[in-house]
Amino acid sequence: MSVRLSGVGYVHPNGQTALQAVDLTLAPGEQVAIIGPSGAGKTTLLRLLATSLLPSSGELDLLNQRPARLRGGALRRLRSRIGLIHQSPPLPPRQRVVTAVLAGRLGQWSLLRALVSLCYPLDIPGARQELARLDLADRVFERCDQLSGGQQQRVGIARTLYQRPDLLLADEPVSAMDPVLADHTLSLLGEVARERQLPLIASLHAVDLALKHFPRIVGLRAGKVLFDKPADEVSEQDLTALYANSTLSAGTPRPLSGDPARPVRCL
Ligand SMILES: Nc1ncnc2c1ncn2[C@@H]1O[C@H](COP(=O)(O)OP(=O)(O)OP(=O)(O)O)[C@@H](O)[C@H]1O
Repeated sequence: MSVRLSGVGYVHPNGQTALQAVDLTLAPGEQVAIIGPSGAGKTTLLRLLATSLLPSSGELDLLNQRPARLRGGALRRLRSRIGLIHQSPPLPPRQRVVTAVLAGRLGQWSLLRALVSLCYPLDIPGARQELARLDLADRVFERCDQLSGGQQQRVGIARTLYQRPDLLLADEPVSAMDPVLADHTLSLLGEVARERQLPLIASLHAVDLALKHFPRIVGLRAGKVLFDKPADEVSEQDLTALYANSTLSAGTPRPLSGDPARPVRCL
């Protein structure tokens, strides 16, 4: 299995419980969307999968390794095989787009090669190829702070694809994009994951995009898995239960209209 969480819990240092007894298994090439209300634990789950956090309880196996047992170089090698697409990619403002994309492989290069690449981009064609897939081939030498939020998000995606990870994670990867670009970008991520047989796990607030682009949907609420099922079996009842909000006075709008028990289909 590429990813296996068994009874995983996480408590933040301030005592806030973010995840409780989460079980999740992904085979190579499997694509899963994580959906759920604000504060459900989606980002915390992705940070555990990216090994920037370690579980407070339970067991987490990634790419046949257990991060909690790794230290130093072994942990760095595992991290270099995991690609995380951030909602707001950490791009140094004055850095050129080409350098930002090539930084995707810094963890795999020798220190000397990494330092040289920061000053003199060593693989401009490689960076241009990933940017072209995201319709940004003409921005290779622009500064990151001269791009829009959606363009910066696509540079972050190009960087993660250039990294050539064995596990692809994405935290709200299209939140700053217009609907057409968001649709195109999620199609691209799905294609890349299929071509390279990568497991892909993405958190999304846009339920319609999740249902359209991902064959499997995990609904997370208050740190627990409420459902884990094929996209074409997710019903409006599932979504209403997932997003129910007792504190909003206007009541909870149903995310999509129609028969509550009927599976929700996206065209
Ligand atoms: N650094 C932190 N320190 C303490 N508590 C945190 C921290 N980050 C998140 N939390 C808490 O953990 C819980 C899960 O947060 P998380 O960010 O994982 O949710 P989310 O589903 O990604 O939310 P959103 O959709 O709003 O981004 C929340 O209760 C949140 O307040």
